Amino acid sequence: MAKRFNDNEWTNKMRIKLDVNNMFAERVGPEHGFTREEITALSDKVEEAHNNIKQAKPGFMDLPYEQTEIVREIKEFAAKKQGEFDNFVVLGIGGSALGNIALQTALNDPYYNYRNDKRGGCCRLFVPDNVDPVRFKSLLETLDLKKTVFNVISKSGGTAETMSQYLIARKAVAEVVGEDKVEKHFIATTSANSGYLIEISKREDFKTFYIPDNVGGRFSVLTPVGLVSAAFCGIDIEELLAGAAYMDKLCQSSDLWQNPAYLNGVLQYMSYKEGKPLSVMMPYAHALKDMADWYRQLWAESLGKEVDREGNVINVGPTPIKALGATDQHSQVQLYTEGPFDKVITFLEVEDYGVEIEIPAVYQDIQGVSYLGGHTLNELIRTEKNATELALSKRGRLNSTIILPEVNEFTMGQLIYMLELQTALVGELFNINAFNQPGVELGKHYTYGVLGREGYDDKKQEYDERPKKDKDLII
Ligand SMILES: O=P(O)(O)OC[C@H]1O[C@](O)(CO)[C@@H](O)[C@@H]1O
Repeated sequence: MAKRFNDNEWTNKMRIKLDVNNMFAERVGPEHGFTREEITALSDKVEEAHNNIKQAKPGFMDLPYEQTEIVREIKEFAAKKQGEFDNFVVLGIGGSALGNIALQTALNDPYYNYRNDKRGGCCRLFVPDNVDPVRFKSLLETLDLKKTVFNVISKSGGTAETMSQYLIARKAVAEVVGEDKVEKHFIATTSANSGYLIEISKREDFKTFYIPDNVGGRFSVLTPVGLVSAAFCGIDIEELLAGAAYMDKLCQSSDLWQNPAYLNGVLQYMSYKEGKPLSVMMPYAHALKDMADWYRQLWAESLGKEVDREGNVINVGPTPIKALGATDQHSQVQLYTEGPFDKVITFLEVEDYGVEIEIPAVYQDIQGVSYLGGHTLNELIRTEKNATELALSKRGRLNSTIILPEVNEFTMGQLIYMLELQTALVGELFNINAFNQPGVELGKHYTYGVLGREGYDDKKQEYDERPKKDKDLII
């Protein structure tokens, strides 16, 4: 059967779009918005950034094209396991978890039965993404471990949270299925060349998938990190990658006016430079709620940096904030509309939700309620988004919208790729390394020191000698 992404008409219909009208001075006022000329003035910088990106070619840019073999392997593996398992658990954290969750919420949420019926995946997905003891214990006690497969995901192969989850899960599984069958219940997804997880997976004879060395955790959702769980849950991983490839095609130009990832990136960069360090992502679709969470890591770890490429201390980085429409209209929008002019908002909008619900027309004599009758929830959420956008713009608040024709694998692939490329571009504009995360290390090292990992004794000492808590300051 021909894949939908091979159908040009469908593909064009499913193109995601970027609306930047409300970033312009004429909409939000000259003190806050930008003119075309001001934006165009960054063209040379963007051209240079574009050339740098092309030259460095970060690993995520190859993913839409270079995974034919791996996709085949994942699909075959998932098909072979069909019927064997009911539950698929991802053991991982950060970039090894958030993409799985985002895809799941978007494409496979248990709420969306009407949609899942059409997908044929065998498993429900669970991603604890933490080491909270209550949640993890509940998970292991709730699931039928005989019908559960775990994907242990760690690029570095040694993250304390992930390895602890694995050690606990392995013990629990062994107790239920017996030592000799443990191997069937675990998959490892890690770097082929380094870390302890690869060593363990060889020793245990686990099925193993690899994360390319040049793809960092937060850019890895379109590697086996996200693809294996997706395939087990019935998500069409080829269409995800086709969506990413399509967006790559849309982002070939170095002209920022022709390239959605660059245009959005430039506007985010300019907003930051103009005193708006807070960057809110606000989807108006529950399905995209966890995309904002995934994006938060992508944006924060990539762009929050102490030094530029020359080693100058610049302490740069926009702070990403997640919100959800319409829910957060009743929690955050007061602040966004009247608080400090320190934010730029990216809305995610969905044109076709796939279902429509009419609001019943009752209580005709109570006008304050009866006006809703005959409208749909779809109209309501769309109107709320437009109204919030208008209210923000009227108050001089910068905002743009990424429009998804519908939430499906193809549009999700586009969105993921666009945001990744946008991140790479903004990293270039800040002249920083967007692909490392040195700032996360110190806290980890104290933990290692305290828990007795070899080589971190000095960190234990530093931890033990930390300033004592002043009791007067605990009230
Ligand atoms: O996949 P790993 O190596 O276990 O890392 C998990 C996460 O930890 C970090 O290294 C630091 O938080 C993230 O960049 C990464 O996504």
